[in-house]
Amino acid sequence: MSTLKDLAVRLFDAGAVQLGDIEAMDGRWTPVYFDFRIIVSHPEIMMAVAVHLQNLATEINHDILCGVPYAALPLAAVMSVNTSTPMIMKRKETKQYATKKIIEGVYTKNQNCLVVEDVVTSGGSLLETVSTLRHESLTVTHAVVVLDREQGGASVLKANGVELRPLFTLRNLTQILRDVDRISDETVDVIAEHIKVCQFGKKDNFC
Ligand SMILES: O=C(O)c1cc(=O)[nH]c(=O)n1[C@@H]1O[C@H](COP(=O)(O)O)[C@@H](O)[C@H]1O
Repeated sequence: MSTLKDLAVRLFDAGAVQLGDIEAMDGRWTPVYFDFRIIVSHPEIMMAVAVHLQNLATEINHDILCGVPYAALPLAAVMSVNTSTPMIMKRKETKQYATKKIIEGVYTKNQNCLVVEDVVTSGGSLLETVSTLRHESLTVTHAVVVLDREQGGASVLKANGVELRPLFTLRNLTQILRDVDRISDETVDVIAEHIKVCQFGKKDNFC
C-alpha cells in the first residue's frame, strides 16, 4: 500500500490541489482548494484513497457505509466492494416519483452507519447527511474523511455527536507538499494564516 506521503504527492500531481484566490462553496474564499472529484479519472489513486479510508474504518464499529453526495460516493462504493460492507446512498433531493426516497439502498433501523466524505471545512455538508441518516433511524457516530481543513468543522461535528477521522489535515498535507517541493514556504504561511483567521463556529472569523 502507498504511504500517505506518496498519496499526497500523487493527488497533487493529478491536479487535485488548486492554489490562488479561489471561490469555494457558498461564496467563501480560500488560498487553496482541493478537488478530489478528479480521482474518478485515476483508478489507482481512487483505490489508494479508498484503502487508506478503509484502514481508518477498521477501528470504527459500523454495519453500513454512506458517502456524502457527490464527491464521496465513488469512494464509499470502492470501500464497500473492497470490504464487503453494504452501502447506502443519500440523494441530494428526495426523488419526486415512484419510490420517493431520500436514501437509496437497503438498511434497517439502528444500524451503525459510517459516513464517508472528501473534504470537511465547516462540517455543514457532512452534518446535513448525518441528519438525514438519523431521521431514518440510523445510528451515526463517526465519519472518515480524506481532508479535514481544520477550520472548525471537526468541533462542530463533535458537538453534534460525530467524531471525525481524517486521512490528512490541511496543515499536515501542506507540510508534506512543502517537504517534496510541490509548494513554497510562502504558500505554507498563507494557508496557515487562512486556517487561523477562517474558523467556522467561532464569533470572530474572517471566512
Ligand atoms: O467549499 C469548500 O470549503 C471546499 C474546500 C475544498 O478545498 N474542497 C472542497 O471540495 N470544498 C467543498 O466544501 C464541502 C465541505 O465544506 P463544508 O460543508 O463547509 O464542510 C465539500 O464537500 C466540497 O464540496
